[in-house]
Amino acid sequence: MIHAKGLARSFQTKRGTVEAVRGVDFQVSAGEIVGFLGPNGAGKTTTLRLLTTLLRPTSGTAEVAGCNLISDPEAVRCKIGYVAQGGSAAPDATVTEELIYQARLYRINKTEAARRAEQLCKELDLAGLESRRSSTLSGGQRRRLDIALGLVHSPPLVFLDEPTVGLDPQARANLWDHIRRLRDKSNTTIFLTTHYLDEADALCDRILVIDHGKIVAEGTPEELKRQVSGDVIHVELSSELEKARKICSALPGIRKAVLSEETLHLNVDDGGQAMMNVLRALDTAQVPLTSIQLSRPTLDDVFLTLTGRSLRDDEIAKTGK
Ligand SMILES: Nc1ncnc2c1ncn2[C@@H]1O[C@H](COP(=O)(O)OP(=O)(O)OP(=O)(O)O)[C@@H](O)[C@H]1O
Repeated sequence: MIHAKGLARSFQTKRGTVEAVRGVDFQVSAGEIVGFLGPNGAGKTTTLRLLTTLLRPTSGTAEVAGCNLISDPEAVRCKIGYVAQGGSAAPDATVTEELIYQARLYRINKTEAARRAEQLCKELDLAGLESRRSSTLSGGQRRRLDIALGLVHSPPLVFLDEPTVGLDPQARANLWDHIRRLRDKSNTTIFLTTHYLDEADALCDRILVIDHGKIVAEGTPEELKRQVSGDVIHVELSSELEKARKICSALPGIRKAVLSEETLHLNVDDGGQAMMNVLRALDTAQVPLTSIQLSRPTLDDVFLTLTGRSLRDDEIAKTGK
């Protein structure tokens, strides 16, 4: 459904050239839900804008839903749905009006547009809200309407840019159900960006990780977690963070020590043994610790190992939670 070949995009700025996307190659098969993850500024939105024809690549190309991005961008546009962050609200229009208007933009006739609006309201749990102004919808309802708007022309491929950002946990889980159903029912391919690792873990068949404009890893959530072999120790500290990092890095059996906020993440061979060594060493050096926890690697640990940054930090910076 997507074949990206050497896709690159740079921007000229006053401070020089910014290489936002540096030649990415990847494939997405029909019916897959693929998550596109990366720290802030990694190149996610730029890649999404390239694939949806909103930006022209500096070099490289892609086949998107069977159409060539460079030679036939119009055809690509007809075949895809794009749900941007924040949506495309016309606050005074009702839910049905917005859907019909969007369908008419795709030259769908009036009768069919009304039928499609009704069907999408049913499918996305918007039934009963058809005559509500979209400005009065809750966050979750608004995001479901945004997704419905991206689906009016029944595209085989849909791009979702951070679909659940700002939603409460219940509304997020509800939206995941809708996204899964969409794939299961009509085999729609879904390519989404997200800052939530639990979302990528629970929803995506496959994950692409981008950093500094390059794909640095890809695989199923389980495959990625297996890349961080061994155990992970999280040491929470209130002070002397760098001192603790240096001490732990020098201990036997510790493969990597990365600081993120007030937590020291340690990749270790043998969790039990390493835990004893860490406790002893920090105690001897009189570094106070708040808590220590041994666990199997999570996607956030994969992220830290690959990029040296926690996606959680970005999430906090973005949502303030
Ligand atoms: N129009 C532009 N002009 C100049 N630089 C740009 C432009 N658009 C993006 N960039 C730069 O390209 C890089 C990648 O940006 P992009 O928005 O694709 O990242 P992102 O992974 O989507 O980040 P975020 O998670 O913060 O949205 C960044 O360094 C950004 O500043």
